[in-house]
Amino acid sequence: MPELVFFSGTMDCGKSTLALQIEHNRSARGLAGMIFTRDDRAGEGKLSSRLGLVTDAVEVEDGQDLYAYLVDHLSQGGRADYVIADEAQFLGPEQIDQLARVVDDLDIDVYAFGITTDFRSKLFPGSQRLVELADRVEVLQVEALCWCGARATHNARTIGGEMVVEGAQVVVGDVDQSADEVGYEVLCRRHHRRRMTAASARAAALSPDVLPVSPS
Ligand SMILES: Nc1ncnc2c1ncn2[C@@H]1O[C@H](COP(=O)(O)OP(=O)(O)O)[C@@H](O)[C@H]1O
Ligand SMILES: Cc1cn([C@H]2C[C@H](O)[C@@H](COP(=O)(O)O)O2)c(=O)[nH]c1=O
Repeated sequence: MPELVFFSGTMDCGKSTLALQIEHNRSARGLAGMIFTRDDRAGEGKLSSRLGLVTDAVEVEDGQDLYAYLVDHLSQGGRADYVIADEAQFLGPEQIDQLARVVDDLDIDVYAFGITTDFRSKLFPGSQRLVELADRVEVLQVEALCWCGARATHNARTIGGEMVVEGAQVVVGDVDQSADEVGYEVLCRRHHRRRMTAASARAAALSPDVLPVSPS
């Protein structure tokens, strides 16, 4: 039975790498995939991983009907044995419904990849719809780690290393940005709740308040 699978996790946990591996293994066996993405850091119409791999993809637009796009593609003689949708958190809820229809009405597997929650730990609308509709939600096995060593479960947005909680839900960016730039850092829940990033933890450790007092 074809499935709608949502591979979810924090930023930087290997989602795009897995998407590219699924694509590689299927295309190596002569299958043809339809690859959708939206706002990948590598630019328009690209699906990229931090391991350096990249492939061309269809850049999804606001309000684009993904089911109609597939039907159109197939009726013009194109092939689509499976569908990959990366950065699926940026898709609209109605586009997730269209992907579910691709599975049910066209009998095509759909593999969606995305982060579940934003920098305020609120669900992205597209991810919420995926959780509601997916046949399976898969958490990636290689865990991203918080600076404290615990499994990272949350995404923090940072400016100059400090966590911020105000701003637009969508700001394309990366982890390990240099100071002053808007960036992201993955944290465990405890440190996300305390707004404690690697930089603020380092600063706290160096603060005179916590330096050992010399005996003299
Ligand atoms: N230099 C490296 N050597 C080995 N693995 C790396 C390296 N750089 C990144 N990675 C791996 O790639 C993962 C990020 O992959 P990516 O597919 O870009 O993540 P996502 O799409 O989830 O944001 C990291 O968690 C890490 O496991
Ligand atoms: C938490 C959060 C992230 N984003 C953006 C930042 C990146 O461009 C993508 C996630 O990409 P990845 O391949 O999973 O690293 O999402 C955002 O716009 N808003 C947020 O709150």
